[in-house]
Amino acid sequence: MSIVEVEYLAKTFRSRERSSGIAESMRSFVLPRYRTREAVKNMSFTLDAGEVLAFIGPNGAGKSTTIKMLTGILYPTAGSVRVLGFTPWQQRRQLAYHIASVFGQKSQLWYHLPPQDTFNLLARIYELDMREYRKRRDFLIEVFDIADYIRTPARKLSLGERMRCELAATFLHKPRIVFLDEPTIGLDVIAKQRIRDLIAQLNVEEGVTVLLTSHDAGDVEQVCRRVIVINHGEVILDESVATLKRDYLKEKTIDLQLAGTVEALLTNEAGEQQLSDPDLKREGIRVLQAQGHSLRLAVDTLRCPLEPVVASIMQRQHILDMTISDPPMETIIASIYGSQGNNSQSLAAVENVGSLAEQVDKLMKG
Ligand SMILES: Nc1ncnc2c1ncn2[C@@H]1O[C@H](COP(=O)(O)OP(=O)(O)OP(=O)(O)O)[C@@H](O)[C@H]1O
Repeated sequence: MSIVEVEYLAKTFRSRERSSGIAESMRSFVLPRYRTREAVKNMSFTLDAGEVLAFIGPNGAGKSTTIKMLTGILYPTAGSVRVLGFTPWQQRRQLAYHIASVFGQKSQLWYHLPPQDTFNLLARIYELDMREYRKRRDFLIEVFDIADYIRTPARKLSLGERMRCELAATFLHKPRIVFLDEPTIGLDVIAKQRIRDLIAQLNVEEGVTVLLTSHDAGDVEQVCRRVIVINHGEVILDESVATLKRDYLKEKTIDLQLAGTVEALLTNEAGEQQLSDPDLKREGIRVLQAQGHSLRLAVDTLRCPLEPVVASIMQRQHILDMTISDPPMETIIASIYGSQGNNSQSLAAVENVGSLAEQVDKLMKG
Protein backbone atom coordinates (compact mmCIF):
# COMPACT_ATOMS: atom_id res chain seq x y z
CA MET A 1 0.00 0.00 0.00
CA SER A 2 1.37 3.43 -0.94
CA ILE A 3 1.95 5.73 2.00
CA VAL A 4 3.68 8.43 -0.03
CA GLU A 5 2.10 9.64 -3.26
CA VAL A 6 3.82 12.34 -5.27
CA GLU A 7 2.22 13.65 -8.45
CA TYR A 8 3.66 16.21 -10.87
CA LEU A 9 5.48 17.94 -8.02
CA ALA A 10 7.37 21.12 -8.90
CA LYS A 11 9.25 23.81 -7.01
CA THR A 12 10.64 26.97 -8.53
CA PHE A 13 12.76 29.30 -6.42
CA ARG A 14 12.88 32.99 -7.25
CA SER A 15 15.78 34.76 -5.64
CA ARG A 16 17.13 38.26 -5.90
CA GLU A 17 20.54 38.57 -7.47
CA ARG A 18 23.09 40.42 -5.36
CA SER A 19 25.44 42.79 -7.10
CA SER A 20 28.96 43.76 -6.12
CA GLY A 21 30.30 47.32 -6.05
CA ILE A 22 28.49 50.48 -4.89
CA ALA A 23 27.15 51.54 -8.32
CA GLU A 24 25.80 48.08 -9.11
CA SER A 25 24.29 47.73 -5.61
CA MET A 26 22.50 51.09 -6.02
CA ARG A 27 21.26 50.01 -9.43
CA SER A 28 19.95 46.67 -8.19
CA PHE A 29 18.32 48.46 -5.23
CA VAL A 30 16.26 50.55 -7.67
CA LEU A 31 15.90 47.89 -10.35
CA PRO A 32 16.20 44.52 -8.62
CA ARG A 33 17.04 41.54 -10.81
CA TYR A 34 15.60 38.12 -10.00
CA ARG A 35 16.71 34.67 -10.96
CA THR A 36 14.36 31.70 -11.10
CA ARG A 37 15.51 28.15 -10.59
CA GLU A 38 13.40 25.07 -11.20
CA ALA A 39 14.67 22.88 -8.35
CA VAL A 40 12.00 20.18 -8.84
CA LYS A 41 10.08 19.59 -12.09
CA ASN A 42 7.14 17.35 -12.81
CA MET A 43 8.15 14.69 -10.27
CA SER A 44 5.91 11.67 -9.68
CA PHE A 45 6.50 8.51 -7.63
CA THR A 46 4.92 6.43 -4.87
CA LEU A 47 6.44 4.74 -1.85
CA ASP A 48 5.00 1.63 -0.15
CA ALA A 49 5.00 0.91 3.58
CA GLY A 50 8.24 -0.77 4.68
CA GLU A 51 10.24 0.24 1.60
CA VAL A 52 13.80 1.53 1.86
CA LEU A 53 14.26 3.97 -0.99
CA ALA A 54 17.48 5.66 -2.04
CA PHE A 55 16.81 9.06 -3.53
CA ILE A 56 20.00 10.01 -5.27
CA GLY A 57 21.39 12.53 -7.71
CA PRO A 58 24.29 14.97 -8.13
CA ASN A 59 24.66 18.25 -6.20
CA GLY A 60 21.74 20.59 -6.78
CA ALA A 61 19.54 17.86 -8.32
CA GLY A 62 16.63 18.72 -6.02
CA LYS A 63 16.82 15.97 -3.37
CA SER A 64 16.66 18.17 -0.25
CA THR A 65 13.99 20.39 -1.82
CA THR A 66 11.84 17.29 -2.45
CA ILE A 67 12.31 16.05 1.12
CA LYS A 68 11.42 19.50 2.44
CA MET A 69 8.16 19.40 0.48
CA LEU A 70 7.39 15.83 1.64
CA THR A 71 7.89 16.86 5.27
CA GLY A 72 5.92 20.12 4.96
CA ILE A 73 8.86 22.52 5.38
CA LEU A 74 8.35 23.97 1.87
CA TYR A 75 5.28 24.71 -0.24
CA PRO A 76 5.45 23.38 -3.80
CA THR A 77 4.90 25.56 -6.85
CA ALA A 78 2.70 22.86 -8.44
CA GLY A 79 1.64 19.26 -7.99
CA SER A 80 0.28 17.21 -5.10
CA VAL A 81 1.76 15.14 -2.29
CA ARG A 82 0.04 12.81 0.18
CA VAL A 83 2.13 11.41 3.04
CA LEU A 84 0.19 8.97 5.23
CA GLY A 85 -2.95 10.63 3.89
CA PHE A 86 -1.80 14.14 4.92
CA THR A 87 -0.91 17.06 2.68
CA PRO A 88 2.42 17.91 4.32
CA TRP A 89 2.48 21.71 3.94
CA GLN A 90 -1.15 22.04 5.07
CA GLN A 91 -1.11 19.46 7.88
CA ARG A 92 2.47 19.70 9.02
CA ARG A 93 1.71 19.42 12.75
CA GLN A 94 -0.45 16.30 12.45
CA LEU A 95 2.08 14.69 10.09
CA ALA A 96 4.99 15.46 12.45
CA TYR A 97 3.72 12.86 14.95
CA HIS A 98 4.17 10.09 12.36
CA ILE A 99 7.33 11.01 10.50
CA ALA A 100 10.87 12.09 11.32
CA SER A 101 13.76 13.58 9.41
CA VAL A 102 17.51 13.85 9.80
CA PHE A 103 19.50 16.37 7.82
CA GLY A 104 23.09 15.15 8.08
CA GLN A 105 24.45 18.68 7.80
CA LYS A 106 22.16 20.14 10.47
CA SER A 107 21.74 18.94 14.02
CA GLN A 108 18.41 18.62 15.76
CA LEU A 109 20.14 18.08 19.11
CA TRP A 110 20.36 21.17 21.30
CA TYR A 111 23.98 22.21 20.96
CA HIS A 112 24.72 22.93 24.63
CA LEU A 113 22.54 20.18 26.10
CA PRO A 114 23.41 16.52 26.56
CA PRO A 115 21.38 14.26 24.21
CA GLN A 116 19.45 12.90 27.19
CA ASP A 117 17.93 16.36 27.81
CA THR A 118 17.07 16.70 24.13
CA PHE A 119 15.34 13.31 24.31
CA ASN A 120 13.30 14.49 27.33
CA LEU A 121 12.30 17.67 25.48
CA LEU A 122 11.32 15.71 22.39
CA ALA A 123 9.20 13.38 24.55
CA ARG A 124 7.26 16.46 25.72
CA ILE A 125 7.00 17.89 22.20
CA TYR A 126 5.62 14.60 20.85
CA GLU A 127 3.38 14.25 23.96
CA LEU A 128 4.67 10.73 24.65
CA ASP A 129 3.43 8.71 27.61
CA MET A 130 6.30 8.97 30.12
CA ARG A 131 6.46 5.26 30.95
CA GLU A 132 6.40 4.28 27.28
CA TYR A 133 8.98 6.99 26.54
CA ARG A 134 11.46 5.70 29.16
CA LYS A 135 11.18 2.18 27.79
CA ARG A 136 11.68 3.43 24.23
CA ARG A 137 14.61 5.69 25.23
CA ASP A 138 16.39 2.83 27.03
CA PHE A 139 15.82 0.53 24.04
CA LEU A 140 17.30 3.10 21.63
CA ILE A 141 20.24 3.87 23.94
CA GLU A 142 21.08 0.17 23.84
CA VAL A 143 20.49 -0.33 20.11
CA PHE A 144 22.52 2.75 19.15
CA ASP A 145 25.12 2.02 21.88
CA ILE A 146 25.17 5.61 23.15
CA ALA A 147 25.05 5.06 26.93
CA ASP A 148 28.61 6.39 27.36
CA TYR A 149 27.94 9.87 26.04
CA ILE A 150 24.23 10.43 26.55
CA ARG A 151 25.09 12.90 29.33
CA THR A 152 27.79 14.77 27.39
CA PRO A 153 26.79 18.11 25.82
CA ALA A 154 26.16 17.63 22.10
CA ARG A 155 28.87 20.17 21.20
CA LYS A 156 31.52 17.90 22.71
CA LEU A 157 30.54 14.77 20.76
CA SER A 158 32.39 13.50 17.70
CA LEU A 159 30.48 13.54 14.42
CA GLY A 160 29.87 9.76 14.55
CA GLU A 161 28.70 9.88 18.19
CA ARG A 162 26.43 12.83 17.45
CA MET A 163 24.94 11.10 14.40
CA ARG A 164 24.04 8.03 16.44
CA CYS A 165 22.33 10.28 19.01
CA GLU A 166 20.54 12.16 16.18
CA LEU A 167 19.18 8.90 14.83
CA ALA A 168 18.14 7.66 18.27
CA ALA A 169 16.27 10.96 18.76
CA THR A 170 14.64 10.49 15.35
CA PHE A 171 13.20 7.10 16.30
CA LEU A 172 11.94 8.16 19.78
CA HIS A 173 8.32 8.68 18.76
CA LYS A 174 8.19 5.52 16.61
CA PRO A 175 7.80 7.32 13.29
CA ARG A 176 6.28 5.37 10.41
CA ILE A 177 8.45 7.13 7.82
CA VAL A 178 11.95 8.57 8.25
CA PHE A 179 13.55 10.94 5.77
CA LEU A 180 17.32 10.78 6.04
CA ASP A 181 19.22 13.44 4.11
CA GLU A 182 22.88 12.36 3.96
CA PRO A 183 22.91 10.49 7.30
CA THR A 184 26.49 9.25 6.84
CA ILE A 185 28.10 12.45 5.53
CA GLY A 186 31.57 13.06 6.95
CA LEU A 187 31.70 9.78 8.90
CA ASP A 188 34.58 7.33 8.81
CA VAL A 189 34.11 3.85 7.31
CA ILE A 190 33.30 2.15 10.63
CA ALA A 191 30.80 4.79 11.76
CA LYS A 192 29.14 4.70 8.31
CA GLN A 193 28.77 0.94 8.52
CA ARG A 194 27.27 1.17 12.00
CA ILE A 195 24.69 3.76 10.91
CA ARG A 196 23.76 1.66 7.85
CA ASP A 197 23.30 -1.46 10.02
CA LEU A 198 21.11 0.45 12.49
CA ILE A 199 18.85 1.87 9.79
CA ALA A 200 18.47 -1.59 8.23
CA GLN A 201 17.79 -3.14 11.66
CA LEU A 202 15.00 -0.67 12.49
CA ASN A 203 13.47 -1.14 9.05
CA VAL A 204 13.30 -4.92 9.59
CA GLU A 205 12.27 -4.87 13.27
CA GLU A 206 9.82 -1.97 13.22
CA GLY A 207 8.81 -1.89 9.55
CA VAL A 208 9.70 1.80 9.35
CA THR A 209 9.70 3.18 5.80
CA VAL A 210 12.93 4.94 4.86
CA LEU A 211 13.69 7.53 2.19
CA LEU A 212 17.40 8.20 2.17
CA THR A 213 19.56 10.55 0.14
CA SER A 214 23.27 10.02 -0.12
CA HIS A 215 26.28 10.64 -2.33
CA ASP A 216 27.79 7.41 -1.01
CA ALA A 217 27.03 4.39 -3.20
CA GLY A 218 27.72 2.19 -0.13
CA ASP A 219 24.63 3.60 1.63
CA VAL A 220 22.54 2.79 -1.42
CA GLU A 221 23.95 -0.71 -1.94
CA GLN A 222 23.86 -1.79 1.68
CA VAL A 223 20.69 -0.20 3.05
CA CYS A 224 18.25 0.36 0.18
CA ARG A 225 16.25 -1.99 -1.99
CA ARG A 226 14.91 0.54 -4.49
CA VAL A 227 16.51 3.61 -5.99
CA ILE A 228 15.18 6.75 -7.63
CA VAL A 229 17.82 8.75 -9.46
CA ILE A 230 17.05 12.41 -10.13
CA ASN A 231 18.87 15.02 -12.14
CA HIS A 232 17.90 18.67 -12.71
CA GLY A 233 14.77 18.07 -10.58
CA GLU A 234 13.44 15.18 -12.67
CA VAL A 235 13.27 11.42 -12.09
CA ILE A 236 15.55 9.73 -14.60
CA LEU A 237 15.54 6.21 -13.14
CA ASP A 238 13.26 4.27 -10.75
CA GLU A 239 14.66 0.77 -10.32
CA SER A 240 15.64 -1.92 -7.85
CA VAL A 241 19.08 -1.52 -6.25
CA ALA A 242 19.94 -4.96 -7.69
CA THR A 243 19.42 -3.55 -11.21
CA LEU A 244 21.37 -0.39 -10.38
CA LYS A 245 24.27 -2.52 -9.14
CA ARG A 246 24.16 -4.79 -12.18
CA ASP A 247 23.95 -1.99 -14.73
CA TYR A 248 25.66 1.04 -13.21
CA LEU A 249 27.69 0.15 -10.10
CA LYS A 250 29.48 -2.86 -11.52
CA GLU A 251 32.78 -1.07 -12.08
CA LYS A 252 34.93 -0.43 -8.99
CA THR A 253 38.13 1.56 -8.86
CA ILE A 254 41.04 0.14 -6.86
CA ASP A 255 43.74 2.60 -5.78
CA LEU A 256 46.91 0.95 -4.53
CA GLN A 257 50.05 2.30 -2.90
CA LEU A 258 52.77 -0.29 -3.30
CA ALA A 259 56.11 -0.78 -1.53
CA GLY A 260 57.83 -1.33 -4.91
CA THR A 261 57.36 0.37 -8.24
CA VAL A 262 54.49 -0.59 -10.52
CA GLU A 263 56.63 -1.60 -13.53
CA ALA A 264 57.15 -5.12 -12.17
CA LEU A 265 53.40 -5.74 -12.29
CA LEU A 266 52.72 -4.49 -15.80
CA THR A 267 53.25 -5.40 -19.44
CA ASN A 268 52.63 -3.26 -22.47
CA GLU A 269 50.64 -4.95 -25.20
CA ALA A 270 49.55 -3.20 -28.38
CA GLY A 271 50.27 0.13 -26.76
CA GLU A 272 48.05 -0.65 -23.76
CA GLN A 273 49.22 -1.28 -20.23
CA GLN A 274 47.98 -4.52 -18.65
CA LEU A 275 48.69 -6.53 -15.51
CA SER A 276 51.41 -9.03 -16.40
CA ASP A 277 50.05 -11.89 -14.21
CA PRO A 278 48.62 -14.34 -16.83
CA ASP A 279 45.65 -15.09 -14.54
CA LEU A 280 44.69 -11.43 -14.54
CA LYS A 281 45.12 -10.78 -18.24
CA ARG A 282 41.42 -10.99 -18.83
CA GLU A 283 38.61 -8.75 -19.83
CA GLY A 284 37.20 -6.57 -17.13
CA ILE A 285 40.44 -5.06 -15.75
CA ARG A 286 41.75 -1.76 -17.05
CA VAL A 287 44.86 0.04 -15.88
CA LEU A 288 43.76 3.66 -15.38
CA GLN A 289 47.00 5.04 -13.96
CA ALA A 290 50.40 3.59 -13.16
CA GLN A 291 53.14 5.81 -11.85
CA GLY A 292 55.94 5.22 -9.37
CA HIS A 293 54.39 3.35 -6.47
CA SER A 294 50.76 4.14 -7.31
CA LEU A 295 48.46 1.97 -9.35
CA ARG A 296 44.83 2.64 -10.22
CA LEU A 297 42.69 -0.10 -11.76
CA ALA A 298 39.10 -0.20 -12.96
CA VAL A 299 37.52 -3.61 -12.42
CA ASP A 300 34.22 -4.74 -13.90
CA THR A 301 33.02 -6.89 -10.98
CA LEU A 302 30.53 -8.79 -13.12
CA ARG A 303 33.34 -10.14 -15.28
CA CYS A 304 36.08 -10.30 -12.68
CA PRO A 305 35.68 -10.47 -8.87
CA LEU A 306 37.91 -8.12 -6.86
CA GLU A 307 39.48 -10.74 -4.56
CA PRO A 308 41.72 -12.54 -7.13
CA VAL A 309 42.97 -9.18 -8.43
CA VAL A 310 44.02 -8.00 -4.98
CA ALA A 311 45.36 -11.46 -3.99
CA SER A 312 47.52 -11.66 -7.13
CA ILE A 313 49.02 -8.20 -6.53
CA MET A 314 49.65 -9.03 -2.87
CA GLN A 315 51.61 -12.14 -3.89
CA ARG A 316 53.99 -10.04 -5.95
CA GLN A 317 54.15 -6.73 -4.09
CA HIS A 318 53.68 -5.46 -0.57
CA ILE A 319 50.54 -3.26 -0.49
CA LEU A 320 50.96 -0.20 1.77
CA ASP A 321 47.48 1.24 1.24
CA MET A 322 44.38 0.38 -0.74
CA THR A 323 41.05 2.12 -1.47
CA ILE A 324 38.13 0.56 -3.34
CA SER A 325 35.62 3.11 -4.59
CA ASP A 326 32.45 3.30 -6.65
CA PRO A 327 32.06 5.40 -9.77
CA PRO A 328 31.20 9.03 -8.98
CA MET A 329 27.52 9.97 -9.11
CA GLU A 330 28.05 12.06 -12.24
CA THR A 331 29.46 9.03 -14.10
CA ILE A 332 26.44 6.94 -13.04
CA ILE A 333 24.07 9.69 -14.24
CA ALA A 334 25.94 9.92 -17.55
CA SER A 335 25.63 6.16 -18.12
CA ILE A 336 21.92 6.22 -17.23
CA TYR A 337 21.34 8.91 -19.85
CA GLY A 338 23.55 6.95 -22.26
CA SER A 339 21.57 3.71 -21.73
CA GLN A 340 18.34 5.64 -22.33
CA GLY A 341 19.74 6.65 -25.72
CA ASN A 342 19.82 10.33 -24.76
CA ASN A 343 23.18 11.26 -26.12
CA SER A 344 22.99 15.03 -25.75
CA GLN A 345 22.07 14.74 -22.04
CA SER A 346 24.68 12.04 -21.63
CA LEU A 347 27.27 14.36 -23.10
CA ALA A 348 26.11 17.24 -20.89
CA ALA A 349 26.37 15.00 -17.83
CA VAL A 350 29.83 13.84 -18.84
CA GLU A 351 30.88 17.45 -19.36
CA ASN A 352 29.71 18.12 -15.81
CA VAL A 353 32.06 15.39 -14.62
CA GLY A 354 34.87 17.21 -16.37
CA SER A 355 34.04 20.56 -14.81
CA LEU A 356 33.59 18.97 -11.37
CA ALA A 357 36.94 17.22 -11.66
CA GLU A 358 38.55 20.51 -12.72
CA GLN A 359 37.02 22.34 -9.76
CA VAL A 360 38.25 19.69 -7.33
CA ASP A 361 41.67 19.82 -8.95
CA LYS A 362 41.78 23.62 -8.60
CA LEU A 363 40.70 23.43 -4.98
CA MET A 364 43.38 20.84 -4.20
CA LYS A 365 46.03 22.96 -5.87
CA GLY A 366 44.76 26.21 -4.43
N1 LIG B 1 15.95 28.52 -0.67
C1 LIG B 1 16.42 28.46 -1.91
N2 LIG B 1 16.43 29.57 -2.71
C2 LIG B 1 16.89 29.55 -3.97
N3 LIG B 1 17.37 28.42 -4.56
C3 LIG B 1 17.39 27.28 -3.83
C4 LIG B 1 16.92 27.25 -2.47
N4 LIG B 1 17.06 25.98 -2.00
C5 LIG B 1 17.59 25.26 -3.01
N5 LIG B 1 17.79 26.04 -4.11
C6 LIG B 1 18.33 25.62 -5.40
O1 LIG B 1 17.56 24.51 -5.87
C7 LIG B 1 18.39 23.53 -6.47
C8 LIG B 1 18.19 22.20 -5.77
O2 LIG B 1 18.74 22.28 -4.46
P1 LIG B 1 18.70 21.05 -3.42
O3 LIG B 1 19.28 21.54 -2.14
O4 LIG B 1 17.35 20.47 -3.41
O5 LIG B 1 19.69 20.03 -4.15
P2 LIG B 1 20.27 18.64 -3.61
O6 LIG B 1 19.99 17.62 -4.66
O7 LIG B 1 19.79 18.35 -2.24
O8 LIG B 1 21.82 18.97 -3.62
P3 LIG B 1 23.02 18.49 -2.63
O9 LIG B 1 23.32 17.07 -3.02
O10 LIG B 1 24.14 19.41 -3.03
O11 LIG B 1 22.57 18.66 -1.23
C9 LIG B 1 19.80 24.07 -6.39
O12 LIG B 1 20.11 24.64 -7.62
C10 LIG B 1 19.75 25.11 -5.27
O13 LIG B 1 20.68 26.14 -5.50
